[in-house]
Amino acid sequence: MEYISTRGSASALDFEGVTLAGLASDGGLYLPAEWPRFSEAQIADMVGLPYAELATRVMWPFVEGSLTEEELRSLCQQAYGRFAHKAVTPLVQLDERQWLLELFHGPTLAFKDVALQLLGLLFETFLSRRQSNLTIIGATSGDTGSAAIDAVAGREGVDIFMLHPKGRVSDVQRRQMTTARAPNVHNIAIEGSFDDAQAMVKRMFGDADMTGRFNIGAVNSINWARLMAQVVYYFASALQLGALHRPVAYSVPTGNFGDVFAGYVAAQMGLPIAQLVVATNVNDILHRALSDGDYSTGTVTPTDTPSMDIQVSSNFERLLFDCGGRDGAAMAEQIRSFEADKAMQLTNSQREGASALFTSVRADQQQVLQALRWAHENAGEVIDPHTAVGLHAALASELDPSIPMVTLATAHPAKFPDVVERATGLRPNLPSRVGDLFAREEAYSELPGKYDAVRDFVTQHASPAA
Ligand SMILES: Cc1ncc(COP(=O)(O)O)c(C=O)c1O
Ligand SMILES: N[C@@H](CCOP(=O)(O)O)C(=O)O
Repeated sequence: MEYISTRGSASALDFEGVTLAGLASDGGLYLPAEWPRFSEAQIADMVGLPYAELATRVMWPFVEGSLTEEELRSLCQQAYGRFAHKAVTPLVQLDERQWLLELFHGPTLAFKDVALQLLGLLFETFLSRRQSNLTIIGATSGDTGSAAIDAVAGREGVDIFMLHPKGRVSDVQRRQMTTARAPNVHNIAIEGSFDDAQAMVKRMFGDADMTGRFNIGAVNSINWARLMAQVVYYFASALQLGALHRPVAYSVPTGNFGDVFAGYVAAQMGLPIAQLVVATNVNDILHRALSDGDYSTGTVTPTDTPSMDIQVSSNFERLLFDCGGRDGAAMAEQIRSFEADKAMQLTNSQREGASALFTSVRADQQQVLQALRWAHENAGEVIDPHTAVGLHAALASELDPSIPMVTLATAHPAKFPDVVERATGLRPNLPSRVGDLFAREEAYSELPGKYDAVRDFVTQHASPAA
């Protein structure tokens, strides 16, 4: 499989190349040169497979040429063997139409584990093959950071520098990152928002001095391998709901547009998806873009769903590129004008392309609390507030009610106990697999929200390119 950049001027790479590169050298994001498509017979053959085997079948077209099928199978067995539920991503029924897809049974209790457990193993495989090393620079609003650190802590040849916005992640999220005591893990709390942290990460990929001295890599969903692994649970859930004979719809709590873009990829590969509902909190740039074509940033408002307090949504560029005719030069120009004006209008073809599959709903703080209560009172389920954003949108959907609606349950409720307790009166307990999180000592550095400060910190602590 060959991968191309959304901005058209970086060289095409194979799967191993894009996994280690993270962001393309022209600032764009990598996508497969064309979407692989399964026949109905191939999809029918996937029904009932154990998760690791299904993952091997779904991801094989993307990795062919960089791994053997047996190598991929072995990595999937290792990655998904660490999950606390045999089904890895089980479905739970809420009522006749509504379902939850529980994505939080991995080691750090959020959907990020599904991709990052695999990505840690992919890094190890490719780096040992090349006898090389990687300096990972990441930005997190809480969940990517803990999942990435769990996936790479103590691994040979990898240093990880994870930026989180100071005071804007939950205590559980922060502790999951800052109590991981491995010499290759560097946590940095920066002044500012997740968007500020993400902008610094992207800037480092374009800093020739840094890329000349270090092999910079990514664990955020700018890295194609992240999205690829997330495609699998759309197949797993849709097939369980009889997708070969009827379509399925998804409501996806959205921030960086990675998780919902994975649903779009599943649809391109032949999975019958009727609709993807982009569910946002009040930081609603994606809702405005999909409903009015207006992609303009404002100030980030801190909410009860901190992991989705994002305005500049990385993976939206992948959708705009794909729906807008895959014109890299035009995409580069559109992003240049967005960066200058902090605003852009979607083109007609981008709007029409997106509206074929996507719709969007925005949830305010009260609606999030109501959805949390609805799940508890009507289905006996305690859900996390991000999932509640998705559930609010799912309940608001006007789609044909005979189509099953699956809300992605993106985090365990115990990651956000205060909000859950406020809504339901119940304080969820942390599962035993996270151990003595509140007894462990924390370690992290604090830096101003300035690129130079972060760059100097990385320069002092990272291993030079090998
Ligand atoms: C719990 C949770 N839900 C939803 C999201 C949004 O996912 P995405 O950024 O892939 O849209 C995130 C973070 O990204 C998250 O941590
Ligand atoms: N909500 C995310 C933000 C980063 O998103 P990513 O999917 O691009 O890594 C987080 O938890 O950090």
